[in-house]
Amino acid sequence: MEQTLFDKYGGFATVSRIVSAFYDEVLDSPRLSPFFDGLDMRRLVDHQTKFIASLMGGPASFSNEALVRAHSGLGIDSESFDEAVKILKFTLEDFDLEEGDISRVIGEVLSRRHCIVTQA
Ligand code: HEM
Repeated sequence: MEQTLFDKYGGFATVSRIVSAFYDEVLDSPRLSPFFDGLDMRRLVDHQTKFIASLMGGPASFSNEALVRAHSGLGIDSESFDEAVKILKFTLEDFDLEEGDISRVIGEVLSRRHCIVTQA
């Protein structure tokens, strides 16, 4: 059986480090950080870790419905989404994922744009 990206890059230990680094950058972004004011970031990192792990073929599941539920009412526009995706891509590069593997993960995220963006 083909090895999943999740196993290839070290499982939850790596994914949770990736997600922490991702949020550090998100909170440094003037465009994105206001959305996260007053949120319990530990819970968010936990959920986001499950989400990224599931995209990488790991033993976690995260439905599109849950993504829609989390983002509905936030009024996220395309620029904010694109900025978050860019930050995620840089973060994956920092963690030395191979280029083809980064493209796969980013492709999975891009295919869920409609779950997250609710404003033109
Ligand atoms: C790269 C695209 C994105 C992905 C993959 C993503 C993924 C997620 C996930 C998995 C959660 C946790 C859901 C849950 O708690 O059940 C979440 C929550 C959240 N996301 Fe995103 N997100 C993205 C883009 C954005 C953007 C662009 C913003 C704002 C500018 C944003 C704002 C939030 C907020 C505020 C929450 C917390 C909602 C709450 O707990 O009330 N997300 N996101």
